[in-house]
Amino acid sequence: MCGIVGLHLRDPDLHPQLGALLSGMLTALGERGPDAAGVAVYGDPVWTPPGTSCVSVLTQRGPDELQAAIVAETGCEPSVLHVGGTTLIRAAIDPATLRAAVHAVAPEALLIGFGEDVAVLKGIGRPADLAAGWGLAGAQGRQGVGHTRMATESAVVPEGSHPYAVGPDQCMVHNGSFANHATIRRELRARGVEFDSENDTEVGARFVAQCLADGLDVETALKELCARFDGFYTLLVADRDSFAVVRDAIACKPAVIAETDAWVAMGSEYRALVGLPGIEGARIYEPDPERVYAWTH
Ligand SMILES: NC(=O)CC[C@H](N)C(=O)O
Repeated sequence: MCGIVGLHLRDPDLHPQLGALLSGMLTALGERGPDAAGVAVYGDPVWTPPGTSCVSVLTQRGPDELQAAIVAETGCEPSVLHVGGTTLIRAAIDPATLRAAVHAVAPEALLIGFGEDVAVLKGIGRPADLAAGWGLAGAQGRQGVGHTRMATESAVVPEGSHPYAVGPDQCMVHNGSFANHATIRRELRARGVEFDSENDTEVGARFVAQCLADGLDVETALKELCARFDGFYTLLVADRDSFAVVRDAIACKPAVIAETDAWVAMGSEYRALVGLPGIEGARIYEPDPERVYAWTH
């Protein structure tokens, strides 16, 4: 199983409702993924204030210790916020520099996302409990992606939770299992790519991040993924500007897309979408196999 949800808002009037809508979508698919859950929220003014970068981490360290260490490392004063079990470190420096500083001062911390615009929150446990702990229903923003996990390819540990957000402002969630992820992991390792987990989805996310870093657009990157990866997958991939869905050639993992003038939404099952405003007038369809569906702001 595993459940995927995503909501890309076209109508800015809906931005204040993003978290409430995403929370409803995520919890609707709670029993598809009772092991763990995670979200990537783009554009929340509290979690990712404009003019700052944000690094999302799982760490035992307290905010004062992190704050002091990052000031010493960068000379720049960060603001550190605990959101459920995730720590968000925000500072007015570029995302790569902030990410490197966090890694330098807390090398044991698990970095689960970074960018100018995205907060990534993840944990293990029941999705509804995790969403409540994050206060997800109060979040705002332009788009959000969520995942409820039933583990297939790696243990139920925090680093096995989705989304995998391994490139700037990027994230990937996955329902299915990649059959040849060990082979592609070896190829990426030979190119110097490092991994945080044994999870198959992380390999897909790092593959796409490499393609984007090489200059491909998200559509071409996902076509490359379809050409290289064997197995079963429905994937939802987002970055600052885009929101994209793709399924494998057999398309046995469920997926439903709904679109109105106000939003584009995707869920593993229709019941994740049923509470969205205007769903009764939406264009609703199942994505075709190996066709990349992408939307931009
Ligand atoms: N049930 C699933 O779709 C699992 C997704 C992925 N293979 C994981 O283990 O995290």
